[in-house]
Amino acid sequence: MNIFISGTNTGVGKTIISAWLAIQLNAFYFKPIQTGNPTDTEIIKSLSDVKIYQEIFKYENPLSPHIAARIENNPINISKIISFFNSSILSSVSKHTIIEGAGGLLTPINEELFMIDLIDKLNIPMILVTTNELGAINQTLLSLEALRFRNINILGVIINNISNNNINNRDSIEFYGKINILAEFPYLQSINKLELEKILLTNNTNKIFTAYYK
Ligand SMILES: Nc1ncnc2c1ncn2[C@@H]1O[C@H](COP(=O)(O)OP(=O)(O)OP(=O)(O)O)[C@@H](O)[C@H]1O
Ligand SMILES: C[C@H](N)[C@H](N)CCCCCC(=O)O
Ligand SMILES: [Mg+2]
Repeated sequence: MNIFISGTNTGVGKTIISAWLAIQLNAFYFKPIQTGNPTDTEIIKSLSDVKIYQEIFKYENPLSPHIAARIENNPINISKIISFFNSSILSSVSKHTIIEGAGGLLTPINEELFMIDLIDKLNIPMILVTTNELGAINQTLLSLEALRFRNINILGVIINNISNNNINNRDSIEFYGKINILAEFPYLQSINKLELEKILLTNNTNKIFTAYYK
């Protein structure tokens, strides 16, 4: 099963959640578009032994992909990602691949396309990562609207307690978003392979994969 991990914003924990899912599912990891250093791929390598596909577009500038591509004179051609996906990932024997986006859904890729269009063209289901921060209810509901407008298959939302605060957005996101909360991921004092291995997949997350194999 190939799953796209996107988020309500940059810095919400897409990479940490991707590392966790890849470890628990023994999945491959793929970050097609990377800006800035350290790269998410390097972070995944430091947190796990999962197999990794090389980025297709990688930029030094820690900026929006459309700007980093312009500055570094390497425009993003989405068909390069799609053909790599179809030739390598779709035909791979691996059970699962976790594909992480850059930034949020309407983060621009070039003058025509956004990150959400990459999900649409890859035609794979996605998981939306949000947080337990003030403001995340609005960001999550807006992201869900954008995804539903394009009929993208949303497997559910993972709420990442990135700030270790006592705000809990679960009930509001579930009620107003009419969406499956797959997991509430805890704040981690230290982030390493052992800590990620200890956090087992929730029933709601497991259900996705058992349903897939029916
Ligand atoms: N559950 C958590 N507990 C503690 N720290 C966290 C947690 N989730 C994420 N972080 C920290 O928050 C920061 C952002 O996380 P991460 O890099 O996963 O975000 P991202 O959405 O992948 O960002 P980008 O858009 O750059 O890919 C990192 O420093 C990460 O270690
Ligand atoms: C540099 C950062 N860590 C991410 N790789 C890219 C975030 C781009 C966000 C663009 C935007 O939507 O404002
Ligand atoms: Mg990331």
